[in-house]
Amino acid sequence: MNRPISARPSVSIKAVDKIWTPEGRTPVEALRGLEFDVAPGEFVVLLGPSGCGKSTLLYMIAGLEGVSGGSIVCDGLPVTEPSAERGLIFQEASLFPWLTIADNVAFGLSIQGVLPVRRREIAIEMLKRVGLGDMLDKKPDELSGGMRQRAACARALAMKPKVLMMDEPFAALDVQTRSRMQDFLLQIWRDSGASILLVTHSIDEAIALADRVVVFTARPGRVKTIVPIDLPRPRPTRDPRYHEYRDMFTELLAAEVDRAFAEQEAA
Ligand SMILES: Nc1ncnc2c1ncn2[C@@H]1O[C@H](COP(=O)(O)OP(=O)(O)OP(=O)(O)O)[C@@H](O)[C@H]1O
Repeated sequence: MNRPISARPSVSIKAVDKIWTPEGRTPVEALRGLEFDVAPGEFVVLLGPSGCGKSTLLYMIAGLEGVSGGSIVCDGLPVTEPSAERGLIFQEASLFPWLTIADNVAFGLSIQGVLPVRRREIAIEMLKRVGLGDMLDKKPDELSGGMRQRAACARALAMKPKVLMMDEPFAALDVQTRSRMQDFLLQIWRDSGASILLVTHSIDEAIALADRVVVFTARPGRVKTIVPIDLPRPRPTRDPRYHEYRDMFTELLAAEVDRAFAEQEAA
């Protein structure tokens, strides 16, 4: 069910351009005039052909990269630097291999100045929430890929982010684990009340998770269309409307992938 849209967006992307200018190489126009809002507590999925600037957008919302034009406003404030209120999770869980899972989760809290005893308490609470309560003192390489990704979620959630960004978080997982992780993510999304922006290449994942799907054009990425998913959760995969969404996204993406290939060939 879609949530009510409140007055102030959680994330507001206003006419955002991004040109990468790598030293000694031709500049790359990654995004052009990108514009959309994310409501508080909304689950937005970003779908688009490879290289259209989806990851670039997440880095900029996270404050790890600046915009070349336009602005990104989170909770009324322009993004100028990273903040604990905006968490970013990558495809491979970026945990410190030498720390236990509990210490990995507690690490970010130490930067926030939380006292050691409280850090441990929060880490235990978060790891229990993601079903890793009996793995506290394991090192990352003792965990499966899905468990590591859940630990990365616990670490991000411990910071109580208002916005959680996920860059193809389940792409490296097998189909069954991926489906479980999607259920798990919907559960922590509901519990945390955070807004989520998730990048995926999977149309089924987009339909399974999103309140709205933002479809990007081929590079330079612009908003091609925004599609609200008007189906109950869990999404009824046998419902004819599910298949209508599927066909629509397949067509939208195919058109952009064709365009990207045609431009590459012409270049
Ligand atoms: N650090 C960087 N320096 C220079 N160019 C970059 C950098 N990061 C990304 N780019 C370029 O910007 C464009 C957009 O890349 P980005 O990774 O954001 O796309 P994407 O939509 O996430 O792609 P994919 O779906 O394949 O992960 C690409 O042409 C890429 O080569």
